[in-house]
Amino acid sequence: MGSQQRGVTVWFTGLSGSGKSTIARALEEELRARDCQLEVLDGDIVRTNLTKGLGFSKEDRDENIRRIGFVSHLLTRNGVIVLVSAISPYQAVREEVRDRIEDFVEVYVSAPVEVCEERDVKGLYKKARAGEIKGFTGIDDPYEPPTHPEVDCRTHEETLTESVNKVLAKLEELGYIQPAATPASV
Ligand SMILES: Nc1ncnc2c1ncn2[C@@H]1O[C@H](COP(=O)(O)OS(=O)(=O)O)[C@@H](OP(=O)(O)O)[C@H]1O
Ligand SMILES: Nc1ncnc2c1ncn2[C@@H]1O[C@H](COP(=O)(O)OP(=O)(O)O)[C@@H](O)[C@H]1O
Repeated sequence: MGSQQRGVTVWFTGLSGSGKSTIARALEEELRARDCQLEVLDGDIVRTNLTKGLGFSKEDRDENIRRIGFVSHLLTRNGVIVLVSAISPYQAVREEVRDRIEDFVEVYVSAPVEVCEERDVKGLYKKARAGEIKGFTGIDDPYEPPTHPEVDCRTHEETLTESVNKVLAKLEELGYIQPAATPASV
């Protein structure tokens, strides 16, 4: 695709353990196979670099999201596909970022908290329940679901391949990528 590619920010929002990073990683692989130019901004990596020092208060989370949004905006307008994974629990700042980025696709990764807690990928829900982590999203901190996401990945009832294909289909429908000869089978 090279210089012809249109940039877009694909913003994954959802609870910890909902599947944001897993879907983004699989999507990255699929898009690289299609020679797309892309960058991945994953919550954990961003928080050890771009937003190091920020915590999990509402103010700090909003600041985290604004900075990620700023970088995404710069990349997107230069033709890059940006895959962002961040809990981004607050609707208002998500809308702020969406308004700033012309090409923006919001993916709600919508597994219920019970399922995320059951998965407990990083053992953090256990710590939150034990009171070792305070203000954990979904346990004792809010998550405001998106009202109009472009894609809803219901990872508690669909496979990773189905989730990835939903996002790919939306990107194709909106003209950001060309349809592949064969659908992804990650
Ligand atoms: N209090 C609290 N609440 C939620 N999450 C917490 C918390 N403390 C640490 N963690 C870990 O930080 C990851 C979430 O960081 P994000 O940058 O995505 O969060 S936010 O968008 O700024 O709300 C999140 O990673 P993911 O599991 O990948 O979502 C957690 O591992
Ligand atoms: N359809 C699906 N999409 C993504 N992840 C899924 C799906 N079904 C089950 N999972 C599992 O859910 C977990 C999600 O973890 P992770 O991607 O780290 O979440 P997050 O980045 O949102 O914190 C992984 O263990 C993954 O294998």
